[in-house]
Amino acid sequence: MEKKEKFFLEIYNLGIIKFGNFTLKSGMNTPIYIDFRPIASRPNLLIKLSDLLIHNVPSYDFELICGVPYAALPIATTLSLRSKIPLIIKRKENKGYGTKRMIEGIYKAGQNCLIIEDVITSGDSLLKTIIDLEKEGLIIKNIMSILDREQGGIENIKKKGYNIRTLFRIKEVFKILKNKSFLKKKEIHMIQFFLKKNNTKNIQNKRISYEEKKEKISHPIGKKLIDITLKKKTNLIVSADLIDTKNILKLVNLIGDRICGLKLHVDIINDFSYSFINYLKKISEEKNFLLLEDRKLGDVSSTNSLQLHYGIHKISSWADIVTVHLLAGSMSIQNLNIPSNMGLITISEMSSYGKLSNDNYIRKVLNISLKNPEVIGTVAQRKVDDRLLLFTPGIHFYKKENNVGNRYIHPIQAFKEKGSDFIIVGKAIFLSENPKMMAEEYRNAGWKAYENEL
Ligand SMILES: O=P(O)(O)OC[C@H]1O[C@H](OP(=O)(O)OP(=O)(O)O)[C@H](O)[C@@H]1O
Ligand SMILES: O=C(O)c1cc(=O)[nH]c(=O)[nH]1
Repeated sequence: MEKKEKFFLEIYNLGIIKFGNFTLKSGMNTPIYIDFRPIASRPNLLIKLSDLLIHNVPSYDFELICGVPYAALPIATTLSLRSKIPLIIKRKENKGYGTKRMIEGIYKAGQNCLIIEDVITSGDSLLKTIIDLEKEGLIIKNIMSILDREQGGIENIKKKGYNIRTLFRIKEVFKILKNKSFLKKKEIHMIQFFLKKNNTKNIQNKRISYEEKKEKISHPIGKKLIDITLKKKTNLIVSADLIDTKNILKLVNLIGDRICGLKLHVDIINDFSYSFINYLKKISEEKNFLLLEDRKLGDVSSTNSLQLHYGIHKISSWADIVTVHLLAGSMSIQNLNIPSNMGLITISEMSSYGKLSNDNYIRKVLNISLKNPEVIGTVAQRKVDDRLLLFTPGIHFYKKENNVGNRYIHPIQAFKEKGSDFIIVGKAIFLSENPKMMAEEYRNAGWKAYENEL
């Protein structure tokens, strides 16, 4: 038996293949989860694994070793100890204190670094590590992974020009286990289901169309937003951060035909009144766009409910959509008693510099969003499950950042890199000398960026 095959059967006994219902880092659901983490507690197996990896690296000209955090860290460390090649450590997040470095250890720009990954699904975690190492001037010539789930990740990395090898491929591993009769009938069925579902490579790269998305969205307001988008061929939402009603109405009359949504902060309007909101509602119906109140509720359910229904703004009486933070947990958006034609957008991840949300928080918000039927979508800086609409603020053609922490991306980046469904543009339109023309330009750019990803 080949050494590598023998090794796999050895680690299989540690329970590294798990069958059940799992959500992956990329948000995908899967019946199979590969978990190499228990190997860290078996020094002999760690040594065997690192020796196998080192024998499969295509060239030995690397001067540093780095693991993709966290699962690959003990493996990269063992490899470093065995080969005597120095280890550097990549953090998942900047600590925000101390040296605030993302890469720890001793290295200098120009050095060649070998990256170790445990499992590759989309390749996004690996890419994040590559980007952070390259920011430090390090050169990435070789990447080794233990297992490729054959879901497009390796191809994504190769397409970007990197040299990557994997010890195992998932189909090969299933074959080994089946031949050795290691699998139960139920497990074989789960594997067959997994393979059938994942037989299209690069699912990560393709986005689904608005029509397909509409089928996956259950909330009527989510469906309505998509209908408007398709009818008007616009995914542009304009953020009207203006402090008087006259200027908001003036802007809306100029851009109303070009947008699918208007985002407001009603609490900044000096002369807010019901006649204003009634008039705005009338225009939104005539010109066919939705009203989003960016209230960012963030309290417990009872307070959120009061803020939605009472006070001078009575948001629930006119807004089609309201934004919410989930800092207070999943129950904070239960029992809000909102009308059935009003939807919620959760804030999973802001676009600002120094935002406090980490991967764990973001994933939890996304999970809660998927489970609550009143949530139509979310604000995030990453691809999310197709059952959520993804809203991307911080859009600007030219600006990258300002001096108060806002960060901006181009509509192309929003659709290509973040998998956006709707772009939210503010200052670039309402501060421009010609808001009508700018709205048209952003509308065209957003639509083209969407079509290019299909
Ligand atoms: O190719 P991708 O779609 O990025 O998914 C694969 C990544 O997911 C896991 O990391 P995760 O951060 O979930 O867990 P960890 O902290 O235990 O490594 C795994 O260890 C890979 O690094
Ligand atoms: O994609 C993931 O998050 C993932 C898949 C897998 O099989 N194992 C793992 O650790 N992560």
